[in-house]
Amino acid sequence: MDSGSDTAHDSGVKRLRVALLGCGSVGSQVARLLHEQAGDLEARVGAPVELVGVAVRRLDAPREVDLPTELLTTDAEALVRRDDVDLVVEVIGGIEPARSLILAALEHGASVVTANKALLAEDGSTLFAAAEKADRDLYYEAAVAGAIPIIRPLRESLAGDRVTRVLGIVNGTTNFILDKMDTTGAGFTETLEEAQALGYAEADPTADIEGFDAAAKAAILASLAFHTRVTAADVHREGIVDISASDIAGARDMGCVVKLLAICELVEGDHGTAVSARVHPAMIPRSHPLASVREAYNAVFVESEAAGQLMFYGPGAGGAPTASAVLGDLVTAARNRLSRVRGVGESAYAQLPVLSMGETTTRYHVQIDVDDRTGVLAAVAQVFAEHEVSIQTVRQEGRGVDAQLVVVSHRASDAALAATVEALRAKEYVHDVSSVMRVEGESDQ
Ligand SMILES: NC(=O)c1ccc[n+]([C@@H]2O[C@H](COP(=O)([O-])OP(=O)(O)OC[C@H]3O[C@@H](n4cnc5c(N)ncnc54)[C@H](O)[C@@H]3O)[C@@H](O)[C@H]2O)c1
Ligand SMILES: N[C@@H](CCO)C(=O)O
Ligand code: NA
Repeated sequence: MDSGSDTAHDSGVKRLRVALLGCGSVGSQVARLLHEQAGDLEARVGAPVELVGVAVRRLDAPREVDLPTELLTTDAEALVRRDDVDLVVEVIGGIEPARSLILAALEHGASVVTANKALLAEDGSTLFAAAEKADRDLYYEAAVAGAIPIIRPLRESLAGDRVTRVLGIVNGTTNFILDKMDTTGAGFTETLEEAQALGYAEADPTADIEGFDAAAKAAILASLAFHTRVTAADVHREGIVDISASDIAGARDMGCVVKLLAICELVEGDHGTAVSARVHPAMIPRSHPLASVREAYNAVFVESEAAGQLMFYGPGAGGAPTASAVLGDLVTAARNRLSRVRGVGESAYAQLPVLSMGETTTRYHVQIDVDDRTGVLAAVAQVFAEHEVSIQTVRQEGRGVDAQLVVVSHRASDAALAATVEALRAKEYVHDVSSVMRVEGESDQ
């Protein structure tokens, strides 16, 4: 291994040396692209970009890419501390050892590119502070919505605008499941099994179907969009495990589709500006641009004061698409090293409070099974009124001895709606509140 003096640590920079941490789905594609596109990368960066080491867990593990054995090491700690490493790509995932490795890389003068949404959403501030102190870049386009450029547009292209809302379909696995449930009428469990058989959902799909993956991405998007600090713990999270075929059918009757949305909003209230960040299933009208996002695709819909509505769409996962985003960051970080500059760091100056879910307002679609007798509709309406939840529409379907009421509310707080549902459940004329779903993406909010 050549460890000559012509690295970016020295004055006469001639090449950029990359250490890759992790060689799984994403890492193997990063290694492949670095090799296959070496000529173009050199032309675009202005110097060769060379892979000088790859940290793996097992030297003899089967890999999607052929790598010279002398590049492989199981000692990631030693690799990030090497003096001849200018850029470190972290695609191991998880909190530790990824965090310690990124911090060590920055301390030793490397710029870092990571795809690690879980780490950024849990402890991004520690990483950004370390990057600031080391005067190095920390880039993470791959962490949200894979190949789709969304981090850079929020951080740079929209830096002069005021973003007010970000609505994202940022988890491919859950979008695939909900889309299949919508098109086939099947239930959640059988659709999850199909997603697993096709390789979309992991053997342990918890992070996807319980909304943890989307919540980490929501934290990152809200922080960037509103120039504040939002962590995964600040994000209200509900997954899709309780979504039934009847919820999907109810949405269809309303001209809507159910999506797992990451919703980040700037909220103007009596006490000033705050942020709402949440992940939950919601109905959106079939006419909304996000409704047309099918299968495992992702999309992020951004609303800002001057630009209006923007939509970013594409593959949100997969080794090669995610590696594309990593390489884009790598090229920028490499150019910055050559020019001896640093890109934009964390922008969290606004320091906005994050609203609790109870304080968040939206519209609701509520299905209530009731006795089919005189006065019940009026009594149900009264319960909504007592909790200051205003009804926009109500539809009744007789079903023999009982009836189903479908109520759509105007915007109300989550706390008021929860209290309404609790009160309804206690009424002797209510058999069941069979579905409660939030409604998003309509102009009458
Ligand atoms: N796969 C995707 O579609 C996708 C999309 C966006 C972001 N990401 C993110 O990219 C990162 C990597 O994801 P992946 O899908 O490639 O995961 P993966 O499990 O396929 O790869 C991770 C690799 O890291 C290796 N590893 C674990 N600990 C290590 C250590 N201490 N030293 C060296 N290697 C170690 C594992 O053996 C594995 O090969 C994660 O942060 C993930 O959230 C993945
Ligand atoms: N499991 C994630 C991968 C991308 O982060 C998804 O399904 O979208
Ligand atoms: Na992205």
